[in-house]
Amino acid sequence: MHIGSEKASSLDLLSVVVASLSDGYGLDSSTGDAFVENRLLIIVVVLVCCVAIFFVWRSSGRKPVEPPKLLVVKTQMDTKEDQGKKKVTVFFGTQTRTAEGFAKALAEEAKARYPNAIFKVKDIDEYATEDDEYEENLKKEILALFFLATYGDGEPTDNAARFYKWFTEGKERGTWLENLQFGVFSLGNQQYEHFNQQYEIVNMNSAKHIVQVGLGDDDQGIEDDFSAWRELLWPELDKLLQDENETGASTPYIAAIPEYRVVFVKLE
Ligand SMILES: Cc1cc2nc3c(=O)[nH]c(=O)nc-3n(C[C@H](O)[C@H](O)[C@H](O)COP(=O)(O)O)c2cc1C
Repeated sequence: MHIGSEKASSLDLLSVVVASLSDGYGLDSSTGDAFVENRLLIIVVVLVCCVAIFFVWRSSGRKPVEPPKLLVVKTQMDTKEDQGKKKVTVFFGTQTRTAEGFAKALAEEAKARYPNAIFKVKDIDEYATEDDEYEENLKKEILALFFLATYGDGEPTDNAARFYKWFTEGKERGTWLENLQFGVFSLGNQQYEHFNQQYEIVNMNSAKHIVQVGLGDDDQGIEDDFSAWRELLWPELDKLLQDENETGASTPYIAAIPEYRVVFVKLE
């Protein structure tokens, strides 16, 4: 049996096994028919085993292993405590987390101001696992705040790209966001040609602005822009979220980005 320099095929392997068996085990031919039958049976069994092993080896080596499916909890149930409270969703589209920082800082301050409302901060990508869920979920929103950074040539951030594509391609959806009231703080840098372009996407539907768009300029002082926008936002949120007898509680503002924080040091 010749096995060439190339990789031996499975047939070569079988032939070697068969040949070695048919060469015998050093017994002479006088052992009779029964022995011949046994040898044939052994050969057949060995052949079947080899073929089976070959197929198992082939399938185990090539079959792509499917990753375990993630368990996605689609909707978060409101706790008993949350029931009856007004809900505000704070979305962020970010690349280097400034928008996320602002979203979280605003939500924290708002929680203290409006104890009868619930503020939930959401990564805009994680808000919907399937595109259809964007519509399904957004229809349930009454009040939302968007913090959206602009990248590239007026492009969305990576985590907002799917939402952006779905939202801008859906002009035929008509006036489906009419129940939604919203505010936008946009993050950009005026050195770029397409300054703060991202906020325009949320202007395209029938949702109503509660406050003018905040244009954050990273080239000048985006933290100041954010502070100024917040001052415009609070009176509008007061109207929407405060009960009649409540007065707005002013809370100390903690800068969202540590590098902008002012620290007062008592000199000795
Ligand atoms: C690579 C790059 C591209 C950018 N492109 C734009 C742009 O086209 N338009 C704009 O207004 N700002 C642009 N910016 C500025 C960012 O939007 C700005 O720094 C923003 O505060 C970043 O927010 P983030 O930290 O939440 O991602 C760009 C910044 C970088 C680093």
